[in-house]
Amino acid sequence: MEFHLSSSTPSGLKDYLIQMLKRQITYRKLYALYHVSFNVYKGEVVGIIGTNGSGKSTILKIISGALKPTKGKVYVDKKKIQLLTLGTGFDVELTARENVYLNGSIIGYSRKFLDEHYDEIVEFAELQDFMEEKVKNFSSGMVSRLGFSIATAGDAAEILILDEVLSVGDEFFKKKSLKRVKEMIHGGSTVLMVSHSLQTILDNCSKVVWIEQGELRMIGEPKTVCEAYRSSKAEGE
Ligand SMILES: Nc1ncnc2c1ncn2[C@@H]1O[C@H](COP(=O)(O)OP(=O)(O)OP(=O)(O)O)[C@@H](O)[C@H]1O
Repeated sequence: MEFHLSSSTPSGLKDYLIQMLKRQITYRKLYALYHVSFNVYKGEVVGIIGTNGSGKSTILKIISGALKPTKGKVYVDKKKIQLLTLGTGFDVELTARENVYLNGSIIGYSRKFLDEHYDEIVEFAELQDFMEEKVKNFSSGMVSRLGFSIATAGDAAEILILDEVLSVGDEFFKKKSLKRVKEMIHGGSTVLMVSHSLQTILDNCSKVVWIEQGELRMIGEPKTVCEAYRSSKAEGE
């Protein structure tokens, strides 16, 4: 997966357009993923680990179809996928109620589904008294609680993709959300999850993929891969 990063720093959209028309914008290539290949079998719970910027979210986005790879192929039935990621698709100028519908429709829920699950979403997020407030007045914890609650409404799909959804809100909400995710994970879905918590990976996964700087470092049994990852970090690699 190749990204093109702009090397110039325009002061705004107008400046950007002027620089673009004058062909003053230069780009550098960034290989976010390079020659990464692995299989996920039905019923497996696969954890993806790696340091910040190693390419974990990019893999999940490619698999779920949110990003098209510049090279390579993903063989998956996209209709069966549910991608759970937090914080995308919120408009802070809208109320929490409006964001349930906005964010929900971006995730792929129908209006009917959201009408039917609205109360349950609000109740789980414990935001009953705040739904007519603009989201810009919410704390970050409140935003992620709402995001988590929307993302996990309804039944889990056959293929579940979780991007760091296990560290949401305060201690109490964390416990509650972990319980819900565990039910989803162990309810028979095939799961791909990214987490920085090795304990969460060890507790839940049957296989682990370690990505470092866009390349596949190791794949295999959780304990072996997590230990290798830990010791590489301890050695200050
Ligand atoms: N849309 C994009 N445009 C340009 N570069 C991107 C884009 N998305 C990701 N990148 C870059 O690709 C690399 C991998 O990013 P990615 O978000 O996949 O990492 P990650 O392993 O999920 O990181 P983290 O643990 O911090 O969440 C990073 O260098 C990032 O800056």
